[in-house]
Amino acid sequence: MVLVFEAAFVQAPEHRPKPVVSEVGGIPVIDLAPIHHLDGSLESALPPELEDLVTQVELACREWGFFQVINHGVQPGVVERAWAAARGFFALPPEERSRVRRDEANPLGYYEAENTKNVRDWKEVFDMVIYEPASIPSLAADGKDADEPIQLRNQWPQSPPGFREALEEYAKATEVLAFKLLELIALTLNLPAKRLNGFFKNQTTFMRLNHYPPCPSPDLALGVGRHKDAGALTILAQDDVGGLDVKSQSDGEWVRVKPIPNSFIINVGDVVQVWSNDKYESAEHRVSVNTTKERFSIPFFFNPAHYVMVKPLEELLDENNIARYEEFNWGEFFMARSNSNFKKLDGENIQIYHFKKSK
Ligand SMILES: O=C(O)CCC(=O)C(=O)O
Ligand SMILES: [Fe+2]
Repeated sequence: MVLVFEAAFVQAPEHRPKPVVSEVGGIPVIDLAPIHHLDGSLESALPPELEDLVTQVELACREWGFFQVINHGVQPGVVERAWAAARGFFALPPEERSRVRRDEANPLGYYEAENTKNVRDWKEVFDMVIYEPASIPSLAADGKDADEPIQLRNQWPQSPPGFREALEEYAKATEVLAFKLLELIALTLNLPAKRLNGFFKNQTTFMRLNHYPPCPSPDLALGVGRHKDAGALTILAQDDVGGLDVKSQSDGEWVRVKPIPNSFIINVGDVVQVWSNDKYESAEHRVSVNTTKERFSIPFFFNPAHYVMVKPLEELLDENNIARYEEFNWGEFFMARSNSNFKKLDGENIQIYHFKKSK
């Protein structure tokens, strides 16, 4: 057993999960079929079914920051092969997984000791970038000054067979969906469909395999502690066990996201929150675990290039909607977040509200 329960996993009393979390009236389910009538390009005059889709996405982003999608165009076989790769990898003997373990120099590969907000998560992960090498700023020892970017490469295990191929195939198919969702989001902001695409040239997108083993104390620990995703969009596949809880923006209650076969869960991250100048909020979420069933999930974190300066989009601003954030560099923000997950820090880790302008 790789994870052994100890004090480091125990959440503060106010953050521990309650035994039952509501699934009713949960996040919206959106049928993406209209997108595929359009040869991949979403341009000015929208057919009515697409108008309707844009309205649904806008509402979901405003009310939840989260939604599920069906008819998303990623073939079931591609997703199946990714699940098989994930199951096969986490079934390897611990010594084999450790051969591709992440360290200070390379944040990619296997890791079983991640913290979220300085409390350990009950999970193991495997991280990979979808474009290699990924160029990311390096942090100086004090965690502040970025100098020349470093070039990150994936660490591939020797087994299970076909692991790399399955994940690369999944990444490719999911990236197509990511761009479609990005174009939809642009349309919901009354912008040209491709307005945001340029930020994703030299993207720092990465994909993660999450494995949550059964946990002896699911009342005290979490698979992932409460957090917001830092990037633009997340596309998440979850298996049929369930455990993802989203904080409702209307009443602050935690709501469990019901597993739906052949669907993905989409959420807007901090970058979209800033671009939209708070029209959309990056919702807090967490993962609850249980005593009997292991759970797997695969998030795809769609992230801009490291050099992108993130700030509210000019076209959305006027005297009634003034910029609420100072601009910040995506790569530095991302690395600061990622480092705080790798190692327990003394202080609070960086969040977008640190860039909020004072009123
Ligand atoms: O496993 C899940 O359902 C969500 C994981 C998550 O929120 C994350 O890895 O950022
Ligand atoms: Fe997340």
